[in-house]
Amino acid sequence: MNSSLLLGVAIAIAIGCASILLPYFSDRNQGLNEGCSLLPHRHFWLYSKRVLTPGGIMPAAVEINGGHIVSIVHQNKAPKQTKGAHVIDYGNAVIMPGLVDVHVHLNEPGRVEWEGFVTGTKAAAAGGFTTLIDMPLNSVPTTTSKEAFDMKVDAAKGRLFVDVGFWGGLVPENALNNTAIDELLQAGALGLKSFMCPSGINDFGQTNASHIKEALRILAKYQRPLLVHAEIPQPSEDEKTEIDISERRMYSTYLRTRPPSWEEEAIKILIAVSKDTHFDGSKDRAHIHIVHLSDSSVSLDLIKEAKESGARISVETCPHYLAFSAEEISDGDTRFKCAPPIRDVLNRECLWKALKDGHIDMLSSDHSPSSPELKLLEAGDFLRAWGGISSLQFGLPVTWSYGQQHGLQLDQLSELWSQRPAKLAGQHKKGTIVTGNDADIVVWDPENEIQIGENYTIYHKHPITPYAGKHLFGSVITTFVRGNMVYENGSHASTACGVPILAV
Ligand SMILES: NC(=O)N[C@H]1NC(=O)NC1=O
Ligand SMILES: [Zn+2]
Ligand SMILES: [Zn+2]
Repeated sequence: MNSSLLLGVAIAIAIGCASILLPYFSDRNQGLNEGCSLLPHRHFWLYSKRVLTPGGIMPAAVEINGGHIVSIVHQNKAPKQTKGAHVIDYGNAVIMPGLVDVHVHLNEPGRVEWEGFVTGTKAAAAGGFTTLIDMPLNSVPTTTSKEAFDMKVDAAKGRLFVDVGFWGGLVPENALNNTAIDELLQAGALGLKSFMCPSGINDFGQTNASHIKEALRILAKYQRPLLVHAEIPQPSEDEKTEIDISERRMYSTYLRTRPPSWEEEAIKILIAVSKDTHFDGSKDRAHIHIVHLSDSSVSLDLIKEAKESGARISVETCPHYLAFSAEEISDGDTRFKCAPPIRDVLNRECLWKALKDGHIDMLSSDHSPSSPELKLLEAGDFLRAWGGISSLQFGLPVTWSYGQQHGLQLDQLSELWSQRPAKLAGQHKKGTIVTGNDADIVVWDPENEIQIGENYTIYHKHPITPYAGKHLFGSVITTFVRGNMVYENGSHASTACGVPILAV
């Protein structure tokens, strides 16, 4: 045989071998960026006895291909491993839609010493969150213009372990400038966020009813929501007197300075302005979303009444208002300082009731950490410490553990953490396990006991949190974002392949 014939035969054999072996490797890595996933497959099945679908919890196999859910098969046994499709049998663990947190402060660019895209999204992945929506403050600059928005999106690229969308900021400087608001929304902001009280950040001023009303008309045009920190300071005796440090250390002092009337007043105004917010004769009104409701008394009654009379209003509350009560907060323990404040135990129980009865639409973390020094832990000064609770990673075990004591079912929990928040953020391919959706999934063990910071690593930038040492139920085993296994049992994927989510 001459050498060219030999070469021909060798090539033919090589092609033959490749075509035999190709089906075996065809689900490996194709279309996946190296490092994005701890699992080297693009086509695979997840099986468990407890898969949470819109039809209920059932034994099922979820088929994932190219980042999407391509089929859900109700069956009592795991599918057989084949050459073409890898199978992971999770036994009795729960397979649920990944959680969507519409209220996080990742603080990048500008305040990465408080948190950041890498640390925040790694914590999210470890906590079963597959999508976060970042607040327009406390980054520098605040996200109140198209330029600042573009800077934030640029800063996020290549640094996200889960998908992240962004709210734009509504402040007095842009509220009456329709062009500026249009530009911010066209740049991809999923909606806007505003404060009706001082925000604690100098370049993020508070808005009044006129600012909000004007912005709502533009938001109605885009059909995107306005999220509002609903507290308006009310006159009080405290303003007139100097409060000394021994009193500033008392939690009761802080609670007195921020009574429920602050929430009530803001909510009354929001309900009033929500009435006439159609854009140029269109039939759709603007949507107002009240963030982090704490007061479960008059404020909640106002929201219920407004909803009953057809107002387009939704409301969230946060794990810290459901897990803690004022009675248990020690003087000086500023880890618990947040705004609005954590109120008494009766208030907490009414929040649980409202949540179960469907009057509160969703949960969010309001993860708002700062650098440790700003919490003034040594002085324990409640009036001067940074207000914000660090909690992103713990949302699932906290709300599940306390939720169980209040009769909350798994499907309700998932609606509150995934389905409804995804809808608020306009993410129709996320939040439920249905064919065609993004394969954003958390696999977790609701019965496993954990202790925050002990047998449970905290991935936030700083470990300071009022949950430190808490015994809870529920540990995340695996988190998938668009089919990428981004977290498994204490390990993260090596490359950050989450993407910025922009409104289109
Ligand atoms: N600026 C900021 O993050 N503030 C948040 N912290 C808090 O406790 N409530 C808030 O609105
Ligand atoms: Zn707020
Ligand atoms: Zn917040």
